[in-house]
Amino acid sequence: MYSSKILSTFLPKLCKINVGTYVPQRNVQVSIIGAAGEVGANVALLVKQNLKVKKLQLYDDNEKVIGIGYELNHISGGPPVFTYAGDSCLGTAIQLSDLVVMVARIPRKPGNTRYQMIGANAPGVLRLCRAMADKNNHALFAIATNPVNSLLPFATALMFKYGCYNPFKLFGVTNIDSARSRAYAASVLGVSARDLYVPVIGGHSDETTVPLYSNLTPSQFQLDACQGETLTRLVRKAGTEVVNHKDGTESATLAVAWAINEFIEALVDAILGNEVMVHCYTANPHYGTRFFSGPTKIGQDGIIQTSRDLPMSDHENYLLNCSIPVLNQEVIHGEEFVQYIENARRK
Ligand SMILES: NC(=O)c1ccc[n+]([C@@H]2O[C@H](COP(=O)([O-])OP(=O)(O)OC[C@H]3O[C@@H](n4cnc5c(N)ncnc54)[C@H](O)[C@@H]3O)[C@@H](O)[C@H]2O)c1
Ligand SMILES: O=C(O)C[C@H](O)C(=O)O
Repeated sequence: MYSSKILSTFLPKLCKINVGTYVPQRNVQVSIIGAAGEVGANVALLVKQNLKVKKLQLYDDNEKVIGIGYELNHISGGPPVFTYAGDSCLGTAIQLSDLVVMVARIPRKPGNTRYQMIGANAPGVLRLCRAMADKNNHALFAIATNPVNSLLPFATALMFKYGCYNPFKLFGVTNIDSARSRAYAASVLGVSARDLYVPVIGGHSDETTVPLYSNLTPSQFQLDACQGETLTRLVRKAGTEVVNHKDGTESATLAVAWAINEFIEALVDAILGNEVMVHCYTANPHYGTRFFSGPTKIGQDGIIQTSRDLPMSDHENYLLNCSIPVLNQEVIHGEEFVQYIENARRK
């Protein structure tokens, strides 16, 4: 292994390569479950371009995933892609991974809330939790499948039951709310969203997502209270608006894939030994509910610190207070769904 100093001294003379970011690293392996779907395939395309990932494993029940992997391997560079289709391959698709991301199952249709999707989507999460318990209980495990607010508690209860629950390594993927909050603020302020930071807390649904526009940074960018309230309404409704605009064909897939990839990039950096901050929904008792989303500090072994004591305006505090009972109900629904599924299977 060459040090970056040696490489940067010699390599530029030999060929035009920027080696400034060369980091000797362990082999990070990422698995995406549901990779033949609209979200999964787009996430896979982005992760294929992540030079820090050394192996990308794609799983889907649908054999279309084989073709997706075959095509992705035509992209120069990035991790080699391995594909797995069908139930019997699920264990192999995850067993040596450092990070497993669940984006499978059914997107909602116009008129549905995310909450209503639990019956359709919980069985897939259950199958993956069982596989994680059997084959890989050391990986960071992220669930993007909706309803995130209930499926993370559902997965927690299952992993606890299987004797392998690690609260530091289980995440709900909510980074799209952060991406949308930044994008809306940027369009009002006429700046790039990449230059803005807005903490977003609560859960992932029209009633529980609470962007804290009063904390917008850098501080030279300010929104007045009215702008903050308007953008908050837009952020909360954004997923539903995409579902409606796409006329029942699919829910958000592109910006969502971008946001999920931003989350994956952060977790890969964490796996490589860095401390990162990223928005996600995790076990967090600091706001009166067992699970809560917010900016979260993550390191190699998972969560270092969840969000707490974030300053907020009176209106944001009001929205948060309204969201807590809803979130608590969705958490309980997810936890109780374990029993419901088991009873249904026994019949
Ligand atoms: N958290 C978020 O920010 C966010 C954003 C958008 C979508 N989603 C969720 O992602 C999920 C997928 O959405 P989509 O638009 O990609 O749907 P899609 O219908 O395009 O794809 C779903 C894929 O899942 C596969 N699948 C179904 N059950 C499976 C299982 N048990 N194991 C593996 N694969 C399975 C299907 O074969 C299909 O390829 C939905 O639950 C949706 O609500 C989450
Ligand atoms: O809205 C959905 O159903 C998908 C996703 O949760 C989103 O916010 O776009």
